[in-house]
Amino acid sequence: MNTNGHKDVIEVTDLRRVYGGGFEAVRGITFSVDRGELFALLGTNGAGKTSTVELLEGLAPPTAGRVRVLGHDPYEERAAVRPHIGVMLQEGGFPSELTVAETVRMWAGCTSGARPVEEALEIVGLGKRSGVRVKQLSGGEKRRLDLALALLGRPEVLFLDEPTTGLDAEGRQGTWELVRELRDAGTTVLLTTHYLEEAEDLADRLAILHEGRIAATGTPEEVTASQPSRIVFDLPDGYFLGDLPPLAELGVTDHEAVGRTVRLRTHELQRTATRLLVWAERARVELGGLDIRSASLEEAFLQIAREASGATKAAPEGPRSGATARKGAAV
Ligand SMILES: Nc1ncnc2c1ncn2[C@@H]1O[C@H](COP(=O)(O)OP(=O)(O)OP(=O)(O)O)[C@@H](O)[C@H]1O
Repeated sequence: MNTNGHKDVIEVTDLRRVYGGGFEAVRGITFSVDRGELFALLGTNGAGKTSTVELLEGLAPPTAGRVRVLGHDPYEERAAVRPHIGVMLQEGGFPSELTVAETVRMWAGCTSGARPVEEALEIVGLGKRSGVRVKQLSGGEKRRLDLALALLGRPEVLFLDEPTTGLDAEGRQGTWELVRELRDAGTTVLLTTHYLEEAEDLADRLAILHEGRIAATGTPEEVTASQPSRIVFDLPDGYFLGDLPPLAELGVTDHEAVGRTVRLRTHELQRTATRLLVWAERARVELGGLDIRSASLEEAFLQIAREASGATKAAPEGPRSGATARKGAAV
């Protein structure tokens, strides 16, 4: 199969998934992932991430809409797609009596062009654990074994479903580094995660799912830019809020004062910060506890989820223009 001609390695159009009982877990989502791109699917519990990823992996057919991976339908043309993808599921489930090396060897037997067992284990930092039985591994080590199996066939496309859940901080950093290296070497990666700093750090683009729909999408910077930055400081002794320049003139959209601490929100961080600091300089006062920062992806995520919940309650089946149009990026 010639897989090199496709810029969009993953294409998802108006995808829907309805489970047996009639519950619609995925409600018409559209996105694409370019070759060599790392795309993160984020969302609250039950948002539909795993339901979506399973369709991309060809584990089930969509109820409606279209999925293409490397130009093929992953369910109907499984044989064409499977050799080129690596899958790390949320729950691996290995025979617990086998050793780590035996598990990888068994898997390698079913994988065309598999890496040598030792290489696969070294990559994920399990080189020294090859003789240990799977049941004796820690939760984090089992996740790394999962990752070794996903990487065994040198996949062009890698699906990682919550790859760092259960890992300690060091293990998480190690996995991030490895995923970054794979991406830099040209592997296309689709990642689901609950760790927002993971998405902020790794993702070229991301989508936030909420109740089966895309509530926001774009680069991490685009998604966070939709949220106001904030400036916090203590009013100097003898000064009141009214002594500051008019807040509208500073570009402030929202403010609160608790005791002497003032919190300003702004979509024009540079303008607001500059005017505030020029004012302080001229007044020859110091702004104690000064903290100036852009919104984090976590703040953006929480706000978008809140807005999306509000929109769902207001119009359960209606269009979600308020939540998506603001983000500006194509879905
Ligand atoms: N086999 C199934 N039958 C019926 N409903 C299901 C089935 N699998 C999942 N669901 C429901 O579909 C919705 C989406 O589930 P899904 O596992 O895709 O969410 P998720 O975003 O991956 O959640 P999490 O972050 O908790 O893993 C949930 O409400 C879930 O209860």
